[in-house]
Amino acid sequence: MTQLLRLATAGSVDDGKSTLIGRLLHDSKAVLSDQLEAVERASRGEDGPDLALLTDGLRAEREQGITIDVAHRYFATPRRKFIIADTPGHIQYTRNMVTGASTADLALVLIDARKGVLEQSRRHAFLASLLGIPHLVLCVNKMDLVDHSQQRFDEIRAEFSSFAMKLDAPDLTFIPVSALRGDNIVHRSENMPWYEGTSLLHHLEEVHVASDRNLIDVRLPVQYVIRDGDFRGYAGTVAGGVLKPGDDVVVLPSGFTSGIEEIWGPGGEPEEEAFTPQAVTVRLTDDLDVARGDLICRPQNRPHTGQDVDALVCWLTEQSTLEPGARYAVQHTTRSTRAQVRQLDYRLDINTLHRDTGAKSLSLNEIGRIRLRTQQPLLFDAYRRNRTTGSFILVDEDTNNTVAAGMITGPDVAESAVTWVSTAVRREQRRTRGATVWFTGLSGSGKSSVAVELERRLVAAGRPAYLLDGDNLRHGLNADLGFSAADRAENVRRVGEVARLFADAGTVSIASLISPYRADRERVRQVHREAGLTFVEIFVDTPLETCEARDPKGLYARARAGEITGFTGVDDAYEAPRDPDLVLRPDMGDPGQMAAMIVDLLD
Ligand SMILES: Nc1ncnc2c1ncn2[C@@H]1O[C@H](COP(=O)(O)OS(=O)(=O)O)[C@@H](OP(=O)(O)O)[C@H]1O
Ligand SMILES: Nc1ncnc2c1ncn2[C@@H]1O[C@H](COP(=O)(O)OP(=O)(O)O)[C@@H](O)[C@H]1O
Repeated sequence: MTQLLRLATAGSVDDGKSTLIGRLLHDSKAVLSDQLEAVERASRGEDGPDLALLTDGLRAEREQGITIDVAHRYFATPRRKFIIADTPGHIQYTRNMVTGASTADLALVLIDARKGVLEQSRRHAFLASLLGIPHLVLCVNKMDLVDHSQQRFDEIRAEFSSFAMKLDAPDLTFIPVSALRGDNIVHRSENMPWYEGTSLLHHLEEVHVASDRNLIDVRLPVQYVIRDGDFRGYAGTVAGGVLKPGDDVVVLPSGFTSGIEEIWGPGGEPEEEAFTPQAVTVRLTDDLDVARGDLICRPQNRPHTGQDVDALVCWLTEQSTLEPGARYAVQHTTRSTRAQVRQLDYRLDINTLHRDTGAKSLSLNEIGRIRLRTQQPLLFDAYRRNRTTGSFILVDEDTNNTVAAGMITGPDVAESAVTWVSTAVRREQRRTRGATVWFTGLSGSGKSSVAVELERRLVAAGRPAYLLDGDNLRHGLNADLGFSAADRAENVRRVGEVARLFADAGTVSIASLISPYRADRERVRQVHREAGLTFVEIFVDTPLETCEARDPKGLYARARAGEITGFTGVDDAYEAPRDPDLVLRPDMGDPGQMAAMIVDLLD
């Protein structure tokens, strides 16, 4: 099945955005269609529901009286279909990006290689992160005008990366390009042999977006109730999770439980399962009173229900400003109600990320955090968790114009008595899965060499990884420890705890310690098991003779000479693992090959 990638582009005319898009379309010989209907026809049965969702979304916006200055273009390569939301770089960028890019999988930001990182580049990246767009590609354009200089590219990358650290930065990729000349757009450029990455198109075709979808929390906001004789079906677009016939469900807000009897796809065909963002109709096993605006979910996994929400809003109109006390109609999923802005907590300066807590109002393009009280309870998730059930729009009831787009940060804690614990980030909400890879073996066995290679490879593949090297940690965290049995046990315990935290945070922690005692290592494994985290023990089984012959630090010689006592393998024990996940022996290859085996193991 060809997957659809929605991408949003941002940049000003001068950055060469139109040239870039033109080049992408032209060089890829992509099938281009300006008419949505044509694409819909072409993709029926594949990504039909996706496109239906998109058109629905646009229609809703139009009905709300928003004129979106966003051009949508559709193209396809044999590997993927693409929808580009081209948001212009002029003054209404914020509004356009918020309305045009909120469903994007990937945002493309252009930087002119001569000008470097401008305020605008930062603004766009910030908006992309605010909108929860999971992938960000920085195209450093006009490389031909800076002599294809690697140094210039590296400078820009370093500057941007340090800014991006302040963001909830999505997956960042930098590509040096010349849109005008076609360098690195569709084909790898021969003018920049130093660049080891892929071309822009190749990246767009390959970037992994399926796992960005929330397949955990089942959310089906009911859009229509279909009645036909005895038949009663509930139609809507799946906003999260996977639904299957036979699943227990609960309908909110009534709280009645039932089961899924049948699921139909958009063309009336029965479905074995449905997931976001498919448009489906479901029939329940019981005859319940379900209405538009209700939500179907699993009994054990419900959204927040409440009238008080905290949200970041972007103000979208010149006609008025947002002020505390004002009342609006709020549209949230398939539900409409009224709401009052109770408080403006701060206005966010999107250039500096400074929060102005003294702000009294928000005007066009401004973003701020508000507290909202709704007349009817909303059934919502935080936007970070679910971009559908976590967003809403505010409509001015006099003009019927959309005045704000909102992203829910969570329930208003002060008002709703819901504690933070319940909204705290759970592991499955993080973009990456962590794990711990634990190397054990004699000094000089090759632990660090393989660990360094492993870290390099994982990071290059876009997987967060961090090397916890015994030697290095003994300079800081464990500077107070020596090599007695008790100190080694404490050394291993501390590093084990740190590794667990990194793994919990979504990083692959790579621990490289002699860790000579079995019981100490087992405790670390246990700590991971209790936390539900993957723990992989790698035994670097290099014979003592080989380690001693290598003796990179001259420590074996000193131990033999009696200058060091209690040296592992000489006069202190090394207890080999009984059941390691992988054993590495010197004849199995160089550190790079060994690291590759571990990558396979992790996959
Ligand atoms: N007595 C004694 N025994 C073993 N190793 C010694 C000793 N004294 C110093 N060193 C150096 O310390 C490094 C081992 O540190 P670790 O933190 O990995 O050791 S342990 O797991 O706590 O035993 C080890 O580094 P590697 O060669 O990288 O393993 C040695 O360089
Ligand atoms: N797979 C391997 N094949 C051959 N030599 C290796 C291999 N792995 C490591 N070495 C060499 O062994 C020495 C010690 O490796 P190092 O990674 O520092 O070990 P440790 O971390 O276990 O103390 C280094 O000089 C390194 O070049």
